[in-house]
Amino acid sequence: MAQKSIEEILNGEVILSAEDVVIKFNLRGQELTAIRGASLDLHKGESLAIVGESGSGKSVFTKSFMGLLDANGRIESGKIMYKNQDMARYKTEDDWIKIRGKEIAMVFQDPMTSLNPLKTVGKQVQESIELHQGLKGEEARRLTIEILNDVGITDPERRYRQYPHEFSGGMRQRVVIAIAVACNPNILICDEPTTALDVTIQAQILQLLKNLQQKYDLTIIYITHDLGVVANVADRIAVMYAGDIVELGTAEEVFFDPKHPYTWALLSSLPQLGIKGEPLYSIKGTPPNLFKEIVGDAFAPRNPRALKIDFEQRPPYFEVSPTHKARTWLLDPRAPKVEPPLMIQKMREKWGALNE
Ligand SMILES: Nc1ncnc2c1ncn2[C@@H]1O[C@H](COP(=O)(O)OP(=O)(O)OP(=O)(O)O)[C@@H](O)[C@H]1O
Repeated sequence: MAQKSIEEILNGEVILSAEDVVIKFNLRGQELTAIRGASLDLHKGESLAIVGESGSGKSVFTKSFMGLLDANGRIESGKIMYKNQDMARYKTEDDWIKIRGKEIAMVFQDPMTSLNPLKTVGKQVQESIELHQGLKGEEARRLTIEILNDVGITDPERRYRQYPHEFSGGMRQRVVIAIAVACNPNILICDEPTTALDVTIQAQILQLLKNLQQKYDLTIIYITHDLGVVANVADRIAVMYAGDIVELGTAEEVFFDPKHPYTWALLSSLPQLGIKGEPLYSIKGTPPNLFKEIVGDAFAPRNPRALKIDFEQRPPYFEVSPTHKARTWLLDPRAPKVEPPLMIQKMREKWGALNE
């Protein structure tokens, strides 16, 4: 299958659509709003990265696509449309059983928490095939070996009979990916899939996911706090801050023409782009208290370029291009012209030099 261009993907089918999703948690009698009206259209066949600092809501938002919110959490309002059904209205485990794994699967950061230490690796992949693809016995075993091979596990016949502790960290993550793929899902959510791995292995796992996406016709969501990790694999990037998507665009747009001051800050703190000998840029201040109502642009108190209105009214989305939008008053035609930091202006040169 020939690889589709980003234009073709964005003109194609929307496979999942989240609209104005609000998610709250009850914590010791108090209410915390983790997701504050986030919207996202996921296009079939794309790789979308959701980036943002710890606590910005990346995991909570995507877990709500699978009914995996903790028991003290709930979707307060909004829609999550998948195959003409609003999953935000699902109430019972029976509803979610039809979705989880089969339609939407997830790969977590630490493979050991997803694997059963007492069962052979082959058995765990095979169970997934038997449950979701209805195959049995020798047929299921054959497909297991094929999938183990597809995820880059050499000598799969022998490895089939081994236990998770006999695998390295990177190989275990391949097994977890094999289990997810064995369910034959449409959407694969990868939550920091490479954070626990060293840099070379990280790159291999990302390349593997890219290859599997083609072969298994997957739509992939990558969740990461590190923009640098997904630069080469994501078609689009959604930047999350304090429970909302503040900027969304193609990877090229977000890297080379970012508009939200939070995106500028995230990009400026990329270690790859630091200047030798100078301390790495770090975003000053702390994210807002989610127990309190947020007025205006949630990033304003940490934004040295904030305008008065940023403290008063939540910005709407301003369209930068048909594929690029950002929630910042800086894009309002009445706003004074504010240039991004010099580092951001020089991003293209710097990134080019790095990838030469
Ligand atoms: N069960 C829960 N009870 C209360 N608050 C929660 C619960 N789960 C998540 N939260 C809060 O929701 C917010 C968003 O958390 P989330 O895990 O989605 O962030 P994240 O961007 O994925 O961060 P990380 O990269 O650290 O996982 C955080 O403030 C978090 O403390």
